[in-house]
Parts: sequence; C-alpha cells; structure tokens
Amino acid sequence: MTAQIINGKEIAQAVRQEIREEVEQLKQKGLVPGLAVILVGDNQASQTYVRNKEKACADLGMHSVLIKKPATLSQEELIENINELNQDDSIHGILVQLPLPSHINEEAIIEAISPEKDVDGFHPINIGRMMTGQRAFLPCTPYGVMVMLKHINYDLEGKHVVVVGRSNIVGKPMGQLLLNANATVTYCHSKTKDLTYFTKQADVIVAAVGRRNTITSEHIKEGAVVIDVGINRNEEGKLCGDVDYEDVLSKASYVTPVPGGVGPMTITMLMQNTIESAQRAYNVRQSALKC
Ligand SMILES: Nc1nc(=O)c2c([nH]1)NC[C@@H]1CN(c3ccc(C(=O)N[C@@H](CCC(=O)O)C(=O)O)cc3)C=[N+]21
Ligand SMILES: [Mg+2]
Repeated sequence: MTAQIINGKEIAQAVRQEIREEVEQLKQKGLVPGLAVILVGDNQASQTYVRNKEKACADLGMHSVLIKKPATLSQEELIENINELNQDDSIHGILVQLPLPSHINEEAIIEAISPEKDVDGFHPINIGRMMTGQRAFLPCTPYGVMVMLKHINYDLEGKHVVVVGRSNIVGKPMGQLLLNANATVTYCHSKTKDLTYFTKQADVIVAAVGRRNTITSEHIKEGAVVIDVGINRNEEGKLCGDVDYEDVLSKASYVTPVPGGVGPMTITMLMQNTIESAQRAYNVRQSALKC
C-alpha cells in the first residue's frame, strides 16, 4: 500500500476561504473580528508561530494586535494586560503564547483569560464544556486533526484510535474529541510499556509526543491512518514530526506530512474560533439593542 498524503496546507486554504467569507459578512454588519496575541520573551520558535498567526489574520481581513513583552514581565503585569483585553470590545480572541517564562504560572494566566475569548480552548471552563459535549472553543490542534479526518471522509465510529502523548493542549483533548466522535480511544505516553503492542492495533494513530521517529513502520498495522502532530528539528535543523514519514508511507493508508500537515490546520482553527467568538459578540450586541 502507498499512503495518500493528507495535505494540511490545502485543507487549511479551503477552510480559510469559508472564514474569509464570514469575516466579510461580519464586516458588512459593522463588526471586525479581532485577535490579540501576547508574546512574552523572545523564544525563537514562538516568534515564528506568532508571525504565522499575524499573517493569517491579515490574509483573512481580520484585526490583530501583537503585544510583545520582555521575559522579565511579572505575572501581575501580564494578568493586568489580559484584563484590559477581556474588556476590549474590538478583541474577540486572546492568545497568550506558551511556554511562558518559569516565574509565571501558566494555569493562572490561562484562567485569567475570559472563557468567552479563550480561542485556544485552554481555559478549564472550555475544557469542561468540551468533555461534557457542550458548545465550547475547541483546542486548535485537536480541532484541526478532526477537520482533516472529516476532509478524507474518515468515519471514526467504532474505530480504534491510539493517541500517543497526553499533554493538556494536544493529547488529552485529542482523545476526548475522538471519543465524542464515537471512536474507541487508547492513550499511550512516555510510561507506556510496549508502545508497539498498542499502536499495532490502531486504525488511527495520532502522534503527539514531541520526539522524532517515535512512530515507524514497525509500530503500525497495514492500512493505518497516521496523524503527525509533532514539531521537532533533525540534526540538520530541518522541521520534522514524531513519525518516520518515509518509512510509514509504504504501510499506512493516509499520512500527514510535517511541515504542511497539522501545523497549518492549527492556525486555521484559531481563526475559526476567533470568528465564532466575533459572531457571538455580534449576536449579543443585537439582542441588547432589541431590549
Ligand atoms: N497559546 C498557544 N497556542 C498555540 O496554539 C501554540 C502555543 N501557545 N505555543 C506553541 C504551539 C505550537 N503551535 C504551532 C502553530 C502552527 C505551526 C505551523 O504553522 N507549522 C507549519 C510550519 C511552521 C514553520 O515553518 O516553522 C507547518 O507545520 O507546516 C506550528 C506550531 C501553536 N502553539
Ligand atoms: Mg499546539
């Protein structure tokens, strides 16, 4: 079998076209969707991602503000900045780029963001809503993976999905979204004994561990769908995922590349969440006018 490539860039473009039209409609009604990104310190990778987010906003005609702060910023000052954005009617989404410097408590920062503007879907209220199947902002990376599977018309019902990795922002919510879609979900992680035993049984593998070559052809069964969420660099400094891409190509049915796979989807779902938030703000404003 030769795997088909799931082209994240292409799917992202298609979704962005729909977002572009919704932005246009909102603008005609007098509301410009706005995203605020806070970047603390000068982590090189973070700067790249933040630039990609700004580009995406500009491309879609959305308003974006980038707030750059020195790594010495105190937690109190950061919370003060978030409070201002929570009150700002021109801002519908707030994203604080992670990781933060070690003197800042990430949980406290995430909880300071209004759940109504938490377009990352990291706030405990949104996570709780997602777990109970209520309307919520979905974390962008797992959300993007769901859209990719939808795009290839993959029916998750009853399928065995193995999620490798259990971070709060990718692995854990990924499993939950798959469960909500009626998949049978297994979580594997760094303490799992005999990873291959589990991954060999998977119809779908989502690799989100942050270590390259974690998944090779030895780990998968013939015809598996392999989703690579990893972003690592090899010895030559080239971007690569958690999957040995070339190796699994001859065994998998579908594979996502890195770059050009999940990454572009992550940014696109951030834009999607931001216009949904703007849409909601518009509806609230309209119903207030009617009273
Ligand atoms: N509050 C917060 N929310 C995040 O969503 C968040 C974060 N913090 N911190 C860092 C991670 C990482 N992340 C990526 C987004 C896009 C690409 C992306 O566009 N990747 C491109 C290539 C980018 C490149 O060339 O380096 C691709 O895979 O094709 C990658 C990684 C969002 N994150
Ligand atoms: Mg992410």
